[in-house]
Amino acid sequence: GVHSLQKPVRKFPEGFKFGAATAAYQVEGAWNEDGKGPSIWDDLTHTDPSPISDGSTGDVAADTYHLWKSDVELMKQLGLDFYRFSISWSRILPTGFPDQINQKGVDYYDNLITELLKNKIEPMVTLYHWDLPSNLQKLGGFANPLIVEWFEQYARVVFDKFGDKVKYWITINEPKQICYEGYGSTAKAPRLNMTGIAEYICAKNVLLSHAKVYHLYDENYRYKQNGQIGISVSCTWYEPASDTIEDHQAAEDARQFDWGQYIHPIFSKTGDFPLSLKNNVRLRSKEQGFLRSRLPVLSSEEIVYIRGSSDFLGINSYTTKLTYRDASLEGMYPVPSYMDDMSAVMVKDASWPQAQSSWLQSVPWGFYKILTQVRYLYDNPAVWITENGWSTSGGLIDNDRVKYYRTYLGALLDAVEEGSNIKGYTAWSLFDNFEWMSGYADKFGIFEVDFKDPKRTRTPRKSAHVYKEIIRSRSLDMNYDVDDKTVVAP
Ligand SMILES: O=S(=O)(O)CCCN1CCN(CCO[C@@H]2O[C@H](CO)[C@@H](O)[C@H](O)[C@H]2O)CC1
Repeated sequence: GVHSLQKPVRKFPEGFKFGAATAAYQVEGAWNEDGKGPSIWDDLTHTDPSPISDGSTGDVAADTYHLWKSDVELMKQLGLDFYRFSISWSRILPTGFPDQINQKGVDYYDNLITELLKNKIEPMVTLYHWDLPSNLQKLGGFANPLIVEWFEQYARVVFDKFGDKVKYWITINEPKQICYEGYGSTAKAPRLNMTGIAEYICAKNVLLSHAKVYHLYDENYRYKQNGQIGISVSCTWYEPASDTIEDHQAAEDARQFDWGQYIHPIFSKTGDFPLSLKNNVRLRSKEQGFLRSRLPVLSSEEIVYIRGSSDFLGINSYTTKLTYRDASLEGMYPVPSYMDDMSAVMVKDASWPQAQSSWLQSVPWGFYKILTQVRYLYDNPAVWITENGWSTSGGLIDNDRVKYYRTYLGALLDAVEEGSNIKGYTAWSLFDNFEWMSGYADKFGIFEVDFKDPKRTRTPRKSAHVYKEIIRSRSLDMNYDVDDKTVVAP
């Protein structure tokens, strides 16, 4: 037959939406400006000596607090359908409580939302993206059951102020990162490191906080504001390292511990934590002399309250790990600990392309598997990919990021063509930003940000040009190429 030089052009479904995402602490700056109160990330980055790899802070970051108007212009040029960003709780409620509402903080978000709508870009707002008001952490944060009330009161203020304009809400970003990395280790604020104990207490309170705000919206706001509200869960794919029963079981346990812990209670028919999580933690707790499981029980009322509490599932998915279970596990993890409860070893395959971030490798088939598994396990829920992206050390000709986006979008289309109900896709991130403990070393932006320039100049990378064409054509065209010269000297 004739070998066409043309690679096939793949169309995205009718109505499929494209966006880009950021988060308040990572991009806004103005950490103490115009009445904003401190958050746990302000506290963490102001620790001396700094635990951040490059010693940086989010004090200024990408300075979107001052540059939001021209940023919306950039989004318009890109052709974004929506922009996902988060609201800083302590910018709206400086003490964490609703007795003091910071009007200048409200104005900032109102201006941004209004500007987005003026440019026909839908705001997709995350209520909580890790920056808890310092006061609330002093009171225990997500280890205190009262967080459920505090989160609901904050959400009530936000829905009252912005709900007439915002139609897409995400209650909480990545509950596992909040609980496991923030309460069960030192990888994220507040770095409690009470592994095996605090992350499970946090998990229950995060789920109840999410459900409380879902029901608040569903019962008090939806009828007049007609929005959608969901949660974003971090989903890494865990593949058995070999075909042994042990490795299959290890991979399955890793999936249930990583994302089943949060998706199963909300999206499964039965609700509650996944069985493997409950069994593993209960058995280990008993062995260790605890008089009850370290995983808090969800009562039947709580199970019902959490089950079904989401209009869509937000999936943040970046990478895959090979997973195995063998004798080498002995003594590998602290006891008690979440990792010991899971009792699995996760490794990367040396053949996988490696990003600047140590945990990030490009494995498109793993993305396909997570999307397919979610379709099977949870009866094909409405899904938004609320984060997916690649980190580099910098530079404008980011061919590896272009390849990552194209191959992951190809995997997404494979899942969609087999029936996955995926509504849209969000590139993480619109801008280079404060990448938590890695500071500004790991760059995720399709726009480069010059952090040495007080003006924080934004420059579109090659990936921004490619993403713009994907959005314009609503298709994945591997024949399309960008002339590097047009990127470097725009
Ligand atoms: O430990 S392993 O290697 O065996 C597998 C775990 C990999 N995780 C996946 C989720 N990632 C957090 C993602 O975090 C998300 O993604 C962005 C980039 O990090 C952040 O900037 C966003 O704020 C956050 O929402 C942390 C690492």
